[in-house]
Amino acid sequence: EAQLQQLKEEALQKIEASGNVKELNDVRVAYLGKKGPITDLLKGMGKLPAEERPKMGALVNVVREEVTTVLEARMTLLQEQAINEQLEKESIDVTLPGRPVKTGNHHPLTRVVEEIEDLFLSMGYEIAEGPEVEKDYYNFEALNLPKGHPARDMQDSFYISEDILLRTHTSPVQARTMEAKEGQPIKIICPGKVYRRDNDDATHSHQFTQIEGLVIGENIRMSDLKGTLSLFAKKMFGDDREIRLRPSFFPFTEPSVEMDISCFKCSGSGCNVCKKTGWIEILGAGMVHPNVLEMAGYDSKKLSGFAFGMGPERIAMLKYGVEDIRHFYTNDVRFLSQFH
Ligand SMILES: CNC(=O)COc1cccc(Nc2cc(Cl)ccn2)c1
Repeated sequence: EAQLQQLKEEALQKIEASGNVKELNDVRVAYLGKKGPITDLLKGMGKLPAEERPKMGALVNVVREEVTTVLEARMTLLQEQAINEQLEKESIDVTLPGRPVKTGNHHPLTRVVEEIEDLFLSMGYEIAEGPEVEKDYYNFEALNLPKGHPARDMQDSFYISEDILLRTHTSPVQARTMEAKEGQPIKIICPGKVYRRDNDDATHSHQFTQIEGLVIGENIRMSDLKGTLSLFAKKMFGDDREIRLRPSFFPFTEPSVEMDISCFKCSGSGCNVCKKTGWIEILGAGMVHPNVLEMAGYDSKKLSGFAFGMGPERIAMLKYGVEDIRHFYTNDVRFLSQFH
Protein backbone atom coordinates (compact mmCIF):
# COMPACT_ATOMS: atom_id res chain seq x y z
CA GLU A 1 0.00 0.00 0.00
CA ALA A 2 2.60 2.57 1.14
CA GLN A 3 5.01 1.32 -1.50
CA LEU A 4 2.33 1.93 -4.15
CA GLN A 5 1.75 5.45 -2.86
CA GLN A 6 5.46 6.23 -2.94
CA LEU A 7 5.71 4.79 -6.46
CA LYS A 8 2.89 7.08 -7.64
CA GLU A 9 4.50 10.17 -6.09
CA GLU A 10 7.79 9.26 -7.76
CA ALA A 11 6.21 8.73 -11.18
CA LEU A 12 4.20 11.99 -11.03
CA GLN A 13 7.32 13.88 -9.97
CA LYS A 14 9.30 12.41 -12.88
CA ILE A 15 6.49 13.26 -15.33
CA GLU A 16 6.42 16.84 -14.09
CA ALA A 17 10.19 17.04 -14.42
CA SER A 18 10.26 15.82 -18.06
CA GLY A 19 11.29 18.70 -20.27
CA ASN A 20 10.56 17.12 -23.65
CA VAL A 21 8.74 14.31 -25.44
CA LYS A 22 11.73 11.98 -25.35
CA GLU A 23 12.30 12.34 -21.57
CA LEU A 24 8.59 11.84 -20.90
CA ASN A 25 8.57 8.80 -23.12
CA ASP A 26 11.44 7.37 -21.08
CA VAL A 27 9.37 7.92 -17.90
CA ARG A 28 6.38 6.18 -19.52
CA VAL A 29 8.48 3.16 -20.42
CA ALA A 30 10.16 3.13 -16.98
CA TYR A 31 6.92 3.23 -14.93
CA LEU A 32 4.19 1.88 -17.21
CA GLY A 33 6.20 -0.43 -19.41
CA LYS A 34 6.32 -4.27 -19.29
CA LYS A 35 9.43 -4.20 -17.08
CA GLY A 36 8.05 -1.39 -14.95
CA PRO A 37 7.32 -1.54 -11.15
CA ILE A 38 3.55 -1.41 -11.67
CA THR A 39 3.64 -4.48 -13.91
CA ASP A 40 5.84 -6.19 -11.26
CA LEU A 41 3.26 -5.44 -8.62
CA LEU A 42 0.49 -6.95 -10.74
CA LYS A 43 2.68 -10.00 -11.33
CA GLY A 44 3.46 -10.22 -7.59
CA MET A 45 -0.28 -10.38 -6.79
CA GLY A 46 -0.05 -14.15 -6.76
CA LYS A 47 1.92 -14.02 -3.45
CA LEU A 48 -0.88 -12.08 -1.71
CA PRO A 49 -3.57 -13.94 0.32
CA ALA A 50 -6.53 -14.54 -2.02
CA GLU A 51 -8.99 -12.29 -0.16
CA GLU A 52 -6.62 -9.26 -0.46
CA ARG A 53 -6.02 -9.66 -4.21
CA PRO A 54 -9.14 -7.87 -5.55
CA LYS A 55 -8.59 -4.78 -3.31
CA MET A 56 -4.90 -4.59 -4.18
CA GLY A 57 -5.54 -5.13 -7.84
CA ALA A 58 -8.06 -2.31 -7.90
CA LEU A 59 -5.61 -0.01 -6.06
CA VAL A 60 -2.79 -0.75 -8.54
CA ASN A 61 -5.12 -0.08 -11.49
CA VAL A 62 -6.25 3.24 -9.99
CA VAL A 63 -2.59 4.33 -9.67
CA ARG A 64 -1.84 3.17 -13.21
CA GLU A 65 -4.85 5.12 -14.53
CA GLU A 66 -3.85 8.28 -12.62
CA VAL A 67 -0.23 8.10 -13.76
CA THR A 68 -1.30 7.41 -17.36
CA THR A 69 -3.75 10.33 -17.40
CA VAL A 70 -1.19 12.80 -16.03
CA LEU A 71 1.46 11.45 -18.37
CA GLU A 72 -0.72 11.72 -21.48
CA ALA A 73 -1.76 15.26 -20.55
CA ARG A 74 1.89 16.24 -20.20
CA MET A 75 2.73 14.39 -23.44
CA THR A 76 0.11 16.46 -25.33
CA LEU A 77 1.49 19.65 -23.80
CA LEU A 78 5.10 18.81 -24.65
CA GLN A 79 4.15 17.80 -28.21
CA GLU A 80 2.36 21.09 -28.74
CA GLN A 81 5.36 22.97 -27.35
CA ALA A 82 7.64 21.04 -29.69
CA ILE A 83 5.48 21.96 -32.71
CA ASN A 84 5.30 25.61 -31.65
CA GLU A 85 9.06 25.75 -31.21
CA GLN A 86 9.54 24.25 -34.67
CA LEU A 87 7.05 26.71 -36.18
CA GLU A 88 8.88 29.55 -34.46
CA LYS A 89 12.26 28.33 -35.68
CA GLU A 90 11.17 27.67 -39.25
CA SER A 91 8.92 30.68 -39.62
CA ILE A 92 9.73 32.89 -42.67
CA ASP A 93 9.04 36.58 -42.53
CA VAL A 94 7.48 37.03 -45.99
CA THR A 95 7.54 40.78 -45.60
CA LEU A 96 11.36 40.85 -45.71
CA PRO A 97 12.82 42.37 -48.92
CA GLY A 98 14.49 39.91 -51.31
CA ARG A 99 18.24 39.32 -50.82
CA PRO A 100 20.07 41.04 -53.69
CA VAL A 101 21.65 38.58 -56.11
CA LYS A 102 25.32 39.41 -56.62
CA THR A 103 25.80 39.91 -60.34
CA GLY A 104 29.05 40.28 -62.19
CA ASN A 105 29.86 43.20 -64.44
CA HIS A 106 31.93 43.79 -67.54
CA HIS A 107 35.52 44.93 -67.17
CA PRO A 108 35.81 48.69 -67.76
CA LEU A 109 38.11 48.11 -70.75
CA THR A 110 35.60 45.67 -72.26
CA ARG A 111 32.92 48.32 -71.86
CA VAL A 112 34.97 50.97 -73.63
CA VAL A 113 36.03 48.61 -76.45
CA GLU A 114 32.44 47.46 -76.98
CA GLU A 115 31.11 51.01 -76.93
CA ILE A 116 33.64 52.01 -79.61
CA GLU A 117 32.97 48.86 -81.65
CA ASP A 118 29.20 49.45 -81.53
CA LEU A 119 29.68 53.03 -82.71
CA PHE A 120 31.73 52.04 -85.77
CA LEU A 121 29.57 48.98 -86.47
CA SER A 122 26.64 51.40 -86.66
CA MET A 123 28.59 53.29 -89.33
CA GLY A 124 29.04 50.16 -91.45
CA TYR A 125 32.55 49.18 -90.32
CA GLU A 126 33.45 45.51 -89.86
CA ILE A 127 35.56 44.21 -86.99
CA ALA A 128 38.81 42.49 -88.00
CA GLU A 129 41.11 40.55 -85.67
CA GLY A 130 44.48 38.92 -86.11
CA PRO A 131 47.39 37.17 -84.39
CA GLU A 132 49.07 38.74 -81.36
CA VAL A 133 52.30 36.87 -82.18
CA GLU A 134 53.15 38.54 -85.45
CA LYS A 135 55.77 38.57 -88.18
CA ASP A 136 57.90 41.68 -88.22
CA TYR A 137 56.82 42.17 -91.87
CA TYR A 138 53.17 42.83 -90.97
CA ASN A 139 54.01 44.67 -87.75
CA PHE A 140 56.66 46.97 -89.25
CA GLU A 141 57.64 46.53 -92.93
CA ALA A 142 54.07 46.70 -94.29
CA LEU A 143 53.58 49.90 -92.29
CA ASN A 144 56.47 51.75 -93.88
CA LEU A 145 58.81 50.94 -90.96
CA PRO A 146 61.73 49.33 -92.82
CA LYS A 147 64.44 47.29 -91.11
CA GLY A 148 66.76 49.58 -89.18
CA HIS A 149 63.97 52.02 -88.26
CA PRO A 150 64.40 53.05 -84.60
CA ALA A 151 60.79 52.05 -83.73
CA ARG A 152 61.82 48.44 -84.45
CA ASP A 153 64.59 48.03 -81.96
CA MET A 154 64.73 45.48 -79.19
CA GLN A 155 64.10 47.89 -76.34
CA ASP A 156 60.60 48.73 -77.59
CA SER A 157 59.28 45.32 -78.56
CA PHE A 158 59.14 41.78 -77.21
CA TYR A 159 60.95 39.70 -79.83
CA ILE A 160 60.37 35.96 -79.86
CA SER A 161 62.88 35.31 -82.62
CA GLU A 162 64.69 37.26 -85.34
CA ASP A 163 61.47 38.05 -87.22
CA ILE A 164 58.70 37.03 -84.83
CA LEU A 165 57.47 39.36 -82.05
CA LEU A 166 54.49 40.32 -79.95
CA ARG A 167 52.65 42.92 -82.03
CA THR A 168 53.18 46.48 -80.83
CA HIS A 169 49.90 47.78 -82.34
CA THR A 170 46.93 46.32 -84.26
CA SER A 171 48.03 47.81 -87.59
CA PRO A 172 49.30 44.38 -88.77
CA VAL A 173 45.67 43.22 -88.79
CA GLN A 174 44.94 46.06 -91.22
CA ALA A 175 47.95 45.14 -93.35
CA ARG A 176 46.76 41.51 -93.45
CA THR A 177 43.22 42.66 -94.37
CA MET A 178 44.50 44.84 -97.23
CA GLU A 179 46.54 41.90 -98.50
CA ALA A 180 43.48 39.63 -98.33
CA LYS A 181 41.09 42.16 -99.94
CA GLU A 182 43.33 42.54 -103.00
CA GLY A 183 42.41 46.12 -103.89
CA GLN A 184 38.80 46.01 -102.71
CA PRO A 185 37.41 48.85 -100.51
CA ILE A 186 37.93 48.45 -96.75
CA LYS A 187 36.12 49.75 -93.73
CA ILE A 188 37.37 48.01 -90.58
CA ILE A 189 37.96 48.43 -86.89
CA CYS A 190 40.78 46.39 -85.34
CA PRO A 191 40.60 46.02 -81.54
CA GLY A 192 43.05 43.88 -79.64
CA LYS A 193 45.85 43.37 -77.16
CA VAL A 194 49.26 44.83 -78.00
CA TYR A 195 52.61 44.67 -76.22
CA ARG A 196 55.43 47.14 -75.65
CA ARG A 197 58.61 46.41 -73.80
CA ASP A 198 59.50 49.86 -72.49
CA ASN A 199 56.02 50.41 -71.07
CA ASP A 200 55.93 50.18 -67.33
CA ASP A 201 54.57 53.06 -65.23
CA ALA A 202 51.26 54.61 -64.15
CA THR A 203 50.21 55.37 -67.73
CA HIS A 204 52.12 52.68 -69.66
CA SER A 205 51.74 48.91 -69.34
CA HIS A 206 53.65 46.08 -71.06
CA GLN A 207 50.32 44.72 -72.25
CA PHE A 208 47.57 47.09 -73.26
CA THR A 209 44.80 47.35 -75.82
CA GLN A 210 44.50 49.35 -78.99
CA ILE A 211 41.74 50.02 -81.47
CA GLU A 212 42.67 51.07 -84.98
CA GLY A 213 40.40 52.00 -87.85
CA LEU A 214 41.06 51.84 -91.57
CA VAL A 215 38.92 53.11 -94.45
CA ILE A 216 40.10 52.62 -98.06
CA GLY A 217 38.13 53.42 -101.19
CA GLU A 218 37.81 55.81 -104.07
CA ASN A 219 38.03 59.48 -103.20
CA ILE A 220 38.47 59.13 -99.42
CA ARG A 221 39.48 62.56 -98.18
CA MET A 222 40.86 64.27 -95.08
CA SER A 223 37.40 65.77 -94.59
CA ASP A 224 36.02 62.23 -94.28
CA LEU A 225 38.58 61.57 -91.55
CA LYS A 226 37.74 64.80 -89.74
CA GLY A 227 34.00 64.11 -89.89
CA THR A 228 34.48 60.56 -88.61
CA LEU A 229 36.73 61.67 -85.74
CA SER A 230 34.36 64.50 -84.81
CA LEU A 231 31.41 62.11 -84.59
CA PHE A 232 33.49 59.65 -82.55
CA ALA A 233 34.47 62.38 -80.08
CA LYS A 234 30.87 63.55 -79.62
CA LYS A 235 29.49 60.02 -79.20
CA MET A 236 32.19 59.01 -76.71
CA PHE A 237 32.64 62.20 -74.72
CA GLY A 238 29.43 64.19 -75.17
CA ASP A 239 27.73 66.13 -77.92
CA ASP A 240 29.12 69.50 -76.79
CA ARG A 241 32.71 68.38 -77.44
CA GLU A 242 34.85 70.36 -79.88
CA ILE A 243 37.75 68.64 -81.65
CA ARG A 244 41.00 70.04 -83.01
CA LEU A 245 43.52 68.29 -85.25
CA ARG A 246 47.19 69.09 -84.67
CA PRO A 247 49.80 68.23 -87.29
CA SER A 248 51.84 65.18 -86.24
CA PHE A 249 53.97 62.42 -87.76
CA PHE A 250 53.54 58.66 -88.16
CA PRO A 251 55.56 56.71 -90.76
CA PHE A 252 52.38 55.04 -92.02
CA THR A 253 50.29 58.17 -92.63
CA GLU A 254 50.80 61.40 -94.57
CA PRO A 255 49.56 63.89 -93.50
CA SER A 256 49.38 62.73 -89.86
CA VAL A 257 47.32 64.39 -87.14
CA GLU A 258 46.66 64.10 -83.43
CA MET A 259 43.11 64.76 -82.30
CA ASP A 260 42.29 66.67 -79.14
CA ILE A 261 38.83 67.07 -77.66
CA SER A 262 37.72 70.08 -75.62
CA CYS A 263 37.92 69.15 -71.94
CA PHE A 264 34.67 67.45 -70.90
CA LYS A 265 35.36 68.32 -67.24
CA CYS A 266 36.06 72.08 -67.36
CA SER A 267 34.87 72.87 -70.91
CA GLY A 268 38.14 74.58 -71.65
CA SER A 269 38.81 76.76 -68.59
CA GLY A 270 41.62 74.41 -67.44
CA CYS A 271 41.71 71.63 -64.85
CA ASN A 272 43.73 68.57 -63.73
CA VAL A 273 42.20 66.35 -66.42
CA CYS A 274 43.25 68.61 -69.30
CA LYS A 275 46.37 69.80 -67.45
CA LYS A 276 45.10 73.38 -67.63
CA THR A 277 45.16 73.38 -71.44
CA GLY A 278 41.41 72.97 -71.99
CA TRP A 279 42.21 70.19 -74.46
CA ILE A 280 42.75 66.43 -74.08
CA GLU A 281 44.68 64.37 -76.62
CA ILE A 282 42.66 61.30 -77.57
CA LEU A 283 44.12 59.60 -80.66
CA GLY A 284 46.39 59.74 -83.69
CA ALA A 285 45.27 59.48 -87.31
CA GLY A 286 46.09 60.42 -90.87
CA MET A 287 45.76 59.62 -94.56
CA VAL A 288 47.27 56.20 -95.33
CA HIS A 289 50.80 56.62 -96.68
CA PRO A 290 51.05 55.72 -100.43
CA ASN A 291 53.92 53.30 -99.65
CA VAL A 292 51.61 51.36 -97.33
CA LEU A 293 48.92 51.17 -100.02
CA GLU A 294 51.41 50.11 -102.71
CA MET A 295 53.05 47.44 -100.47
CA ALA A 296 49.56 46.02 -99.85
CA GLY A 297 48.83 45.90 -103.58
CA TYR A 298 46.58 48.98 -103.71
CA ASP A 299 47.05 51.54 -106.53
CA SER A 300 47.69 54.76 -104.56
CA LYS A 301 46.81 56.81 -107.68
CA LYS A 302 43.29 55.36 -107.81
CA LEU A 303 42.53 54.65 -104.16
CA SER A 304 43.06 56.57 -100.91
CA GLY A 305 42.27 55.97 -97.31
CA PHE A 306 42.45 57.20 -93.76
CA ALA A 307 43.39 55.42 -90.54
CA PHE A 308 43.34 56.17 -86.83
CA GLY A 309 44.56 54.52 -83.66
CA MET A 310 43.54 54.95 -80.03
CA GLY A 311 44.18 53.35 -76.67
CA PRO A 312 41.05 52.20 -74.83
CA GLU A 313 42.95 52.31 -71.49
CA ARG A 314 43.55 56.02 -71.98
CA ILE A 315 39.91 56.56 -72.91
CA ALA A 316 38.73 54.51 -69.93
CA MET A 317 41.08 56.42 -67.60
CA LEU A 318 39.66 59.71 -68.85
CA LYS A 319 36.06 58.53 -68.78
CA TYR A 320 36.18 56.86 -65.36
CA GLY A 321 38.87 58.93 -63.66
CA VAL A 322 41.28 56.01 -63.24
CA GLU A 323 44.69 57.17 -61.97
CA ASP A 324 46.88 54.17 -62.77
CA ILE A 325 46.67 51.99 -65.88
CA ARG A 326 47.80 48.96 -63.87
CA HIS A 327 44.41 48.87 -62.13
CA PHE A 328 43.02 47.39 -65.34
CA TYR A 329 45.28 44.33 -65.06
CA THR A 330 45.62 43.52 -61.37
CA ASN A 331 42.06 42.15 -61.04
CA ASP A 332 41.44 43.83 -57.70
CA VAL A 333 37.72 43.32 -56.98
CA ARG A 334 37.63 46.61 -55.06
CA PHE A 335 38.43 48.33 -58.37
CA LEU A 336 36.45 46.09 -60.72
CA SER A 337 33.25 46.12 -58.64
CA GLN A 338 32.96 49.90 -59.09
CA PHE A 339 31.93 49.43 -62.72
CA HIS A 340 28.33 48.30 -62.46
C1 LIG B 1 47.39 54.91 -80.00
N1 LIG B 1 47.64 55.08 -81.44
C2 LIG B 1 48.08 56.27 -81.91
O1 LIG B 1 48.28 57.23 -81.19
C3 LIG B 1 48.31 56.40 -83.40
O2 LIG B 1 47.76 55.31 -84.08
C4 LIG B 1 47.65 55.43 -85.45
C5 LIG B 1 47.76 56.68 -86.06
C6 LIG B 1 47.63 56.74 -87.45
C7 LIG B 1 47.42 55.57 -88.21
C8 LIG B 1 47.34 54.35 -87.55
N2 LIG B 1 47.16 53.14 -88.23
C9 LIG B 1 47.41 52.88 -89.55
C10 LIG B 1 47.23 51.59 -90.00
C11 LIG B 1 47.49 51.32 -91.34
CL1 LIG B 1 47.30 49.72 -91.93
C12 LIG B 1 47.87 52.32 -92.18
C13 LIG B 1 48.03 53.61 -91.66
N3 LIG B 1 47.80 53.88 -90.35
C14 LIG B 1 47.45 54.29 -86.18
